[in-house]
Amino acid sequence: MSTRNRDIKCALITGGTGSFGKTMLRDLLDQGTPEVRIISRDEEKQDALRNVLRDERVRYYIGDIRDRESLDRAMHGVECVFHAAALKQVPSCEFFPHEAVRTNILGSENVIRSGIAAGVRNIVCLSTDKAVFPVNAMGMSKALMEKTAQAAARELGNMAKTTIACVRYGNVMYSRGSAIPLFVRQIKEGKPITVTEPSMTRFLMPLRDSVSLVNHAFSHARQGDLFIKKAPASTIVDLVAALKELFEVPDHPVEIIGWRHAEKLYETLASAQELMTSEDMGEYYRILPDQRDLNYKKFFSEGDTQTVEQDDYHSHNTDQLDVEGVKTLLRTLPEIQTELAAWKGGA
Ligand SMILES: O=c1ccn([C@@H]2O[C@H](COP(=O)(O)OP(=O)(O)O[C@H]3O[C@H](CO)[C@@H](O)[C@H](O)[C@H]3O)[C@@H](O)[C@H]2O)c(=O)[nH]1
Repeated sequence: MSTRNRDIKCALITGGTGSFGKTMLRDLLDQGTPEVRIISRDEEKQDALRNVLRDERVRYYIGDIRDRESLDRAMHGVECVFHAAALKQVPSCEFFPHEAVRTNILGSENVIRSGIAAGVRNIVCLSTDKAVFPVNAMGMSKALMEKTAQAAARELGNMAKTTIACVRYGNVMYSRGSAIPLFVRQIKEGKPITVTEPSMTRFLMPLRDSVSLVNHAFSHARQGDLFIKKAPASTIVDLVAALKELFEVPDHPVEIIGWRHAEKLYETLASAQELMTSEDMGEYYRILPDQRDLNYKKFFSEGDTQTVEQDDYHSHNTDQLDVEGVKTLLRTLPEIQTELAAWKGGA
C-alpha cells in the first residue's frame, strides 16, 4: 500500500482493533516495521487479533485515550502515532454528545499532548467529512478535534520535533456498523433493504484508500496540514441497485424508512474557503493551516480581499458513480468477494 513508511521503527495506533486500525496495522507489518503498538479498551478484541496475527512485533496496550496516563505508558519510544480511536457512530454520539466530547475532543488532546511530550515525530489524526459544516454531535466533536490538532500544531511551529496533521475521509465502504454490510445482511436474511432517502449521496472509499491517505499524510505532512483524498460518490438508490445486481436478487424488496437523526443529504469533504488555501496534489488535496494570529487589526491593514470562486467539494458534485461504477468498486472489496462466493456457492 505504501513504500514510504519503511523507516518507522515503532508506531502506535490508537483504536488499533477497529476496521481502520487493523488494516493500518497489517500495512505497517507488511512494510517490515519492527514494532507496532496498539492501544484500545476492549481486551476481547485485542485477544482475537493476537490469535489471528501471532506476530511478536505487535504490542498490545489496554488503555483509553480519555486517560492520559494509559497513553503515556504506550507512547515512550514511539516515532509516529496514527490516531484512529473515536466514537464514530452518528446516532450514539447524538444521544450521548458528552461522551463524544470526552473521547473525540478531550481524548484527542490527550493523544496529541502525550505524543508531543514523548517526542513523537508524526501524529496523524483521523477525521471525517461529517466534520465539515457539522450538523450532528459526531461531526461537531470531530471538527473540534481538528481544531485542537491545528491549535497544537500552531503552538509548536515549524521547528518543533513533532509534526501534527489530520486526514478527513468519507464513508469507508464495509466499515463496521455501516450501511453496506447491513444491506448485505438484509439480502441474505430475505428482509427488505431499508433505505433512508434514495437521493442521498455519500463519498465511497475502500478501506485500503483510507490507509493510503494516512500514509500520504504521514509522508508529506507539514505542521498543521489536513489532507483529503479525492473520491467518487453515489446515491443510496444506486448503491442498493448495485448490490441487488451483484447478488442477483432483482426483486428483493426495498423499504423507504426516512432520514435518521441528524443526517445530511450530501457530505462535504472540503469547504470552498479551505480549498482556497489548498494545494492540489493530484489524488489528494493538502489544506494548509490558517497562519493568521490573534492580531486581527493587521488583517485590515495587510490582509488580502479574497473572493470565493469555487464550490465546496461535496458528494453531490464529485464524480458520480452509476450502478455499473458502484458494482465495479464493490467487486474490489474483499468482504464483498467473500459474501458473493458464499452466496453463490450456497445458492
Ligand atoms: O438502513 C440504512 C442505513 C443507512 N442508510 C443510508 O446509507 C448512507 C450511509 O449510511 P452509513 O453507512 O450509516 O454511514 P453514515 O451515516 O453516512 O456515517 C458513516 O460514515 C461516516 C463517515 O462519513 C463515519 O464516520 C460513520 O461512522 C459512519 O457511520 C446514508 O445516506 C444513510 O442514510 C440507509 O439508506 N439505510
